[in-house]
Amino acid sequence: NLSFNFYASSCSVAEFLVRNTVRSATSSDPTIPGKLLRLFFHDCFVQGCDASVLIQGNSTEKSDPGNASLGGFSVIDTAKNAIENLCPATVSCADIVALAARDAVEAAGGPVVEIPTGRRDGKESMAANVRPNIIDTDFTLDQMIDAFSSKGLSIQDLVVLSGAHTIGASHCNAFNGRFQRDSKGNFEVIDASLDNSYAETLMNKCSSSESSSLTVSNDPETSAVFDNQYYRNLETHKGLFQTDSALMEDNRTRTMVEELASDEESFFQRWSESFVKLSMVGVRVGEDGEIRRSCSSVN
Ligand code: HEM
Ligand SMILES: [Ca+2]
Ligand SMILES: [Ca+2]
Repeated sequence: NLSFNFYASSCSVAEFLVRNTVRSATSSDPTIPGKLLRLFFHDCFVQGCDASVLIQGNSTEKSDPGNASLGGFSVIDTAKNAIENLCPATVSCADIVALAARDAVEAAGGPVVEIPTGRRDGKESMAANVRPNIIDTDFTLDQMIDAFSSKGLSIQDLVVLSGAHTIGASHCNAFNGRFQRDSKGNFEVIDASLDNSYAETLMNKCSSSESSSLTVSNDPETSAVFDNQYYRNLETHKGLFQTDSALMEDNRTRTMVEELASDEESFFQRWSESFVKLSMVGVRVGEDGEIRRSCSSVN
């Protein structure tokens, strides 16, 4: 089973090495925390938190278009190399991904969360598993609730973990269906749950020529800080994705959004609980799986 400080005797420096790697990577590239946090989410939702997302090759999860905008892989490799040097074949890539996401939140000013370790690495990774498990930005609230519930996660976990969008950035194609230019070239909002002037700002950014590589901050106010601003943005109709705004449009989730928007302590407390739950989705333990030598390929 998973336990706190699983590597206490086998590799007591493991957590320290991950934290150090995440900190130094973040200080030279502030986009790293968002990447590491999303990488972890995409790992856990596809075949559990087993580092299946890291495997390279034809038709692995990483090669699926649904994972094309993931990043942070080199940070995981750096941490793994540092750990392999001191404790060969001991610490799983699945734990490194989870610890790195945990440390990414801390590096961005969020809460310090203790997570259990002892995850084992999966031995397979299939592109075909990505689409059916990853939530698309056109999902309804019911579809999101179902997707979370299939991983043992509650409506509250959905609202709280969506707070991850308080950091990081996204490409225009994830939200530019929410507005358009009409035939006269005038700006027009399609999704009424989106604030007009925010939508217009987004459209102007996304209509530049390099818009397919361009990214926009998920949180227009404090994009580098892990705070509860995400929920305040939802209240002012500045959720970037339709799936963010949807949390404000339904009674089942609006009350939670309002509570989290008004109380950052409460967000941090709930984040810690939901993050630990996410980190345990579908984990392999004991003799299951393996301890990968290199995170990008099975042994
Ligand atoms: C609930 C449904 C969710 C949907 C529909 C969703 C969708 C997306 C999309 C489309 C992007 C932009 C990717 C890009 O264009 O590069 C994104 C970014 C991001 N998501 Fe989510 N997400 C969801 C939940 C989560 C959860 C639960 C987490 C983590 C716990 C998370 C963490 C992130 C982070 C940190 C980013 C920024 C990535 C970066 O800066 O590179 N998301 N999400
Ligand atoms: Ca996985
Ligand atoms: Ca923020």
